[in-house]
Amino acid sequence: MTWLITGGAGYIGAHVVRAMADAGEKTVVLDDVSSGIAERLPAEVPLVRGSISDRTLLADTLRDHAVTGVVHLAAKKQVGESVEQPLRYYRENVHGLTVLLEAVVDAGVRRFLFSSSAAVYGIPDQELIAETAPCVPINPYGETKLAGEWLVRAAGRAHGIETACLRYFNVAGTASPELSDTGVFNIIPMFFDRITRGEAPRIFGDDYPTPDGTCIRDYIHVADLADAHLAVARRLAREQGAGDLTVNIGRGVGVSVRELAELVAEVTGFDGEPVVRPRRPGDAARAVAAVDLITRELGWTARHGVREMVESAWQGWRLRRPEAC
Ligand SMILES: O=c1ccn([C@@H]2O[C@H](COP(=O)(O)OP(=O)(O)O[C@H]3O[C@H](CO)[C@@H](O)[C@H](O)[C@H]3O)[C@@H](O)[C@H]2O)c(=O)[nH]1
Repeated sequence: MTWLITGGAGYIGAHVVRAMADAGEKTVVLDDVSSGIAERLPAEVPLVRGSISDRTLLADTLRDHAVTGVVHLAAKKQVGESVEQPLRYYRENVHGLTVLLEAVVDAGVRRFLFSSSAAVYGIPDQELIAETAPCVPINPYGETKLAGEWLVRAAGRAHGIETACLRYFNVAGTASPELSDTGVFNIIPMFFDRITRGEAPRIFGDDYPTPDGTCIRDYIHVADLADAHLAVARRLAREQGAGDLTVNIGRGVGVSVRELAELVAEVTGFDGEPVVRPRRPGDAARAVAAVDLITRELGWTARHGVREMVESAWQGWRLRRPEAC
């Protein structure tokens, strides 16, 4: 197999590239480096710079590198931005995927792994969200991920492609400091950002129907997530005619915002108290994965806990902003 990893220079993508390359899989990366960083890639992995919407580049890349499988991660991923710029999200995440799938079909590629999101569930009403839960996304980002799943499965059925859709829960941490997330869009980097600027981290709402009143999420270490990609890619490579595999990628363990704030304070040495702010619109009280399916299908389970996520993320943060820490 030779795997094309789109978005492979991004935070999650680079971890997937590293895990697959370390395991001996042949990989090539397609990334427009708009938010990705070329230096995240191992020297032996070729980087093709460009967009998934560039038909000619796609056809050339699939042919020149004799690609036999695709791991598709290139996408826009900020919920708030997707509300402000829905057309851009549909263009990049849905139209871009259509172009990529057409190129995949034309090139005769028969393995396709799609990076989806727990955002497809919207506001879940299950204690542990099974893959069979209703998909009712509440923002354009989640809509584009759900539409993406439909596209991938339909193309798979029609063209005999083995497909998998991985629904990531809350991804955090880093396998090594230089691969860390450079964005400040999720809770852990947002807490670090406040603390290193000498401000108290903010808790968005403490009146939710949860034990401590703050939102509960299922945090998954990016290194575990990358291992899950490797396991799924290998499974796709072995299969013929098995159809689609759609699975949650999480730990099945809920952690509250307040618990996370305490852990972040401990790791960073912050000795103040977080401040409570009003609820953020669109936040579910609880979103925790049921993980029986991936465990049963692949024997995969997460190995890293939330402390390792915070500690590794803090190392990455300090590497990038030594002056602030
Ligand atoms: O400074 C902060 C930042 C966040 N939160 C809370 O922390 C929780 C997690 O927030 P965040 O890290 O922004 O993640 P989610 O809103 O859960 O969304 C993430 O996880 C989803 C999958 O579960 C993905 O679809 C999204 O792309 C990804 O941003 C939420 O309850 C937030 O209200 C705070 O209280 N204070």
